[in-house]
Amino acid sequence: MLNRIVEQKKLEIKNLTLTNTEQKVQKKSLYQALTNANRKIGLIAEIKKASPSKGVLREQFSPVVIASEYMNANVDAISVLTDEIFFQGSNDFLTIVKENVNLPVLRKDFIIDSKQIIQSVHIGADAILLIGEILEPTELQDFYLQAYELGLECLVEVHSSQTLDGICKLFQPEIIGINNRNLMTFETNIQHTKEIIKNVPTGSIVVSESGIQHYHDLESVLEFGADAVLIGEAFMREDKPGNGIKRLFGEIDYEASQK
Ligand SMILES: O=C(O)c1ccccc1NCC(=O)[C@H](O)[C@H](O)COP(=O)(O)O
Repeated sequence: MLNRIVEQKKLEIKNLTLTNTEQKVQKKSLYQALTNANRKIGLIAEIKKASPSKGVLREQFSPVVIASEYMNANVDAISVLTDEIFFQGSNDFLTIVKENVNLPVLRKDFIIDSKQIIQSVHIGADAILLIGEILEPTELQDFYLQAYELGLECLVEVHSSQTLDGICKLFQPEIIGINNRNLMTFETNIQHTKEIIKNVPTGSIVVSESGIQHYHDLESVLEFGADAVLIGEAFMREDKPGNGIKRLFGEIDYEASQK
């Protein structure tokens, strides 16, 4: 699947023409938000309509409504899927979310070309995802430096410890995401964070990504040493994603959240 996504991105990039229209947005730092998290663990809440592993997650889909629920539930940052083909996302979703919230917004896509980084600035992103499993370490470092020069922060995501080691031999990313989901097989396991975090150099913020559904998952990744979590599906499946957050963190009980 990951290979299919990357092949599709290559086609999209061939047709990508950059406009000069840059969104006038107030930049918000993902790093700052996660180091000063509102809860005992930082929370990046994701807006994704569908995923390759699960299909459509949410029929009633308004990015602005979801974003305002997230904001009212005190998330630290919002991640927006912008990939159209596999996640039914859109760059416009990111732009409109950024216009309506006062939080850092992460562009979740499959960045394999520097044009996509410039485009991320144009659409109003504060940060981008760089996936270690689809980039050579030197290429990832180049993209990382380009992004910071353009005023974007990066969440550098890895799944395997080999990928992490390859990157950390070159440089130390400020924010490292450990994806609990293997993007080739879709197998997801929270324990993966425990395995990989041992190899993360001190000083980076660690975000545990994917498969977090319950309070005990939060407790586990916190115990493993993660600073933040990135959660999508669990909130997307809720009638009111904001209540989903409060329930996940044990801030309201199930019955109250149904009212
Ligand atoms: O979500 C997928 O099925 C997926 C498939 C292939 C590549 C990436 C994929 N997801 C991107 C993500 O990293 C997740 O959306 C994110 O970590 C949130 O995960 P979850 O809470 O399990 O929705």
